[in-house]
Amino acid sequence: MKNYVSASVLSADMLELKKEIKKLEISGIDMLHFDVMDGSFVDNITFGLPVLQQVRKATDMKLDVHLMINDPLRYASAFADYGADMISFHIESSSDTLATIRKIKEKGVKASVALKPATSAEEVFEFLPYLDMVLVMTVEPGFGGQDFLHGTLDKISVLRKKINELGLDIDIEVDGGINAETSVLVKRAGANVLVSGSYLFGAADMAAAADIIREDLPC
Ligand SMILES: O=C(CO)[C@H](O)[C@H](O)COP(=O)(O)O
Repeated sequence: MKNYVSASVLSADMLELKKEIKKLEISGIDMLHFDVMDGSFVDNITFGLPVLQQVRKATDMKLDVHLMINDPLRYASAFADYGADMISFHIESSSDTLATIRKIKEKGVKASVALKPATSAEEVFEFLPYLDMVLVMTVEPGFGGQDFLHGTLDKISVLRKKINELGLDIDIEVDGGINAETSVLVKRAGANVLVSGSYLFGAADMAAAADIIREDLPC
């Protein structure tokens, strides 16, 4: 499968967001990862619909929205209308999972279910035929700059094996603590969409850093 890099704007300079987005574009970043946190599902509050609307106006990049909110079913249509190309929501949220997937897909947007580190791969199996992507959190959701949780690697392998067994074409996205070292581990386990915040935005050469985490593993 082709690998993609999705840059988490949680690590961007928000007062210079337009410039930061241009930097992502010229660095060849594949997608912009937009982390929405409601201060209830996770212990942090970030940004929401009005910011997404402005970001949509500023770029043609794919917008990869990650909803860390209690009731994604209530807001999924709005995030689609405001410009999301794909929406991930948490299976641990209070919304009905299948109804939320349907709500996203009826808007013509790619649907993805996200799993916290403690949630097993098996929880998402019944939904795989309806999904475009599964997001495996490789840190506890809520904050950028955390250390990668190695215990999540088995979950990625189990998921990729199941997706292959079912003959489905589903991306596995990973989010949290992705850098030059951990990107190798997650790709080996079966992930192909790599979210990175602090590593990419902290790099002296963002394009080179993105190439490192995107590159195919040697056969
Ligand atoms: O969703 C997130 C936290 O909930 C962030 O996207 C994620 O942590 C990426 O940041 P970093 O690469 O700095 O770990």
